[in-house]
Order: sequence, then C-alpha cells, then structure tokens
Amino acid sequence: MSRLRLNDLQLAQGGRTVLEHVSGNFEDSAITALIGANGAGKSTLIQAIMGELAPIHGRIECDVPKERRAWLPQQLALDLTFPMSVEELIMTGTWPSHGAFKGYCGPHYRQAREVMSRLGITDLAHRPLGELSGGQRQRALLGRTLMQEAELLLLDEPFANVDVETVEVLMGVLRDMAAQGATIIVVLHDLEQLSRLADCVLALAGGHARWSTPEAIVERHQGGTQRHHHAPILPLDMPGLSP
Ligand SMILES: Nc1ncnc2c1ncn2[C@@H]1O[C@H](COP(=O)(O)OP(=O)(O)OP(=O)(O)O)[C@@H](O)[C@H]1O
Repeated sequence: MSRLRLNDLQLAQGGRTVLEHVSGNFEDSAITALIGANGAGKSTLIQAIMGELAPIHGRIECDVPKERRAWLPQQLALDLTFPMSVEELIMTGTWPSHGAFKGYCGPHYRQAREVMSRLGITDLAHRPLGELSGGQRQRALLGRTLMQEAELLLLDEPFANVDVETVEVLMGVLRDMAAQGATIIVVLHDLEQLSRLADCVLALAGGHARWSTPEAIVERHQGGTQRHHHAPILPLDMPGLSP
C-alpha cells in the first residue's frame, strides 16, 4: 500500500529541469532514505512532495491530509530569538488540525508531556529554544511532529550535528512512527545510518531517480568489503544507476 505516489514527475528550479521521469510509490509503514550528491535534487523533490513546488510534468498523488504532513528542514527555520519554550514549540504541533488561536486544553498538555518524556526532554519543557543544543533542538522539533500525529514525515539530514545519544532516541522514535503506519522520507548522507534506519532507498543522480535497497547501496559503495562505520555516501558516483 502506498499513500504517496510519483507519476512521471518532472521538476525544475529557476527554469532548469532538475529531475525528470521520476515514478514510483513510497511504502506506508516504512522509512525511505533519499540519497544523492549535492545538487542532485533532494530538496527539490521534498519541496514538490510538500506541495511548495508545482511539477512541470507528471503528478504527485498523496492521500495523507495536509494537516498530517510534516517537514523537518535541515537548517533550523525557526527564529531562535523568538521567545518560545520547548513545551510551547511542541504544542504548536496541534495547530495544523486544531488551529493556532483556539488555545489548548488538558488533553493537549498531557499529550505534550508524554511526547517530551518519550524524547527525554521533560526537564527542558520551560527552557527557551535559544538556549538549546543542536541535539535538544532536534528532539523538540521531532516532538512537534509527534504532537501533530504526522503520517507523512520528511526530514532533511536530521542527524547532522547531533550527539550519539540523540541519534539513538530520534531513530527509535522514527522506527515507532513507521511501525504505527507513517510514511517517512529522510535525506541521509551517512552509510551506516542508512543501513540501520532505512527500509527502502530512492537515489537521485544525473536528473533521474532509481529505487533501491539499503543492502544494494551498501554493497555498491563498499564493493562487498567489510563495512566501515560512518562511511559517507558522498561522493556518490552511483555506478550502474544511469538507465
Ligand atoms: N531557488 C532555486 N533557483 C534556481 N535553482 C535552484 C533553486 N534551488 C535549487 N536550485 C538548483 O536545483 C538543483 C537541485 O538542488 P537541490 O537543492 O534540490 O539539491 P539537493 O540534492 O537538495 O542538494 P544538497 O545536498 O546540496 O542539499 C541544483 O542545481 C540547484 O542549484
């Protein structure tokens, strides 16, 4: 089953085609790694899936309602000088379905406490966002998507500049979300993280996309030799991936 399907998609930026003939289905209850060299079109595809970039050809069919779609950008898109606490950030996860100006009720606060406890940030509830470390910030941002009950979640390099313990927590939560049916797409550059986390792979290169498996990607980049930890996927020459 798939609630997110790409149909002969062609995407352009600034009048130049970035990707073409992209087709295929993202599996439900699965984590798909989106890989490719710098400029391959990963952010472009994500923008299109989030409905921010119209295809110049083809279709994106998404059965997940807009209020259940979440996007965790690579660079923190939040204004850190904005006076907001961790708890307040997490509560904004209710906005897409509940509205921003209705206020919160008891069950919302209970749910936020559960979310913070799951992410190990209960003690940070009243800490201003501007005082968080990179790892704490990522936990809080993932907390907001849990609060939103996101069913389609796109993440751009969520483990960059994040401590090892936070990587474990984030991976655990993502696996749980997938197990509960979410469709998760995550931009990754690290081979070890890819082999640990991903169920499927969508590799972008030369303006085209190819579906693959974590095993095939690991095999291709290591030539069947012993695995190296933290081996980067870049530079991604993608032998055999052109049609
Ligand atoms: N707003 C824009 N206007 C014009 N060209 C753009 C714009 N955004 C991206 N591009 C171009 O589109 C191509 C794909 O960029 P994109 O950001 O999707 O790549 P990426 O795979 O996400 O790269 P990275 O790994 O560096 O984040 C690149 O050649 C880029 O220069």
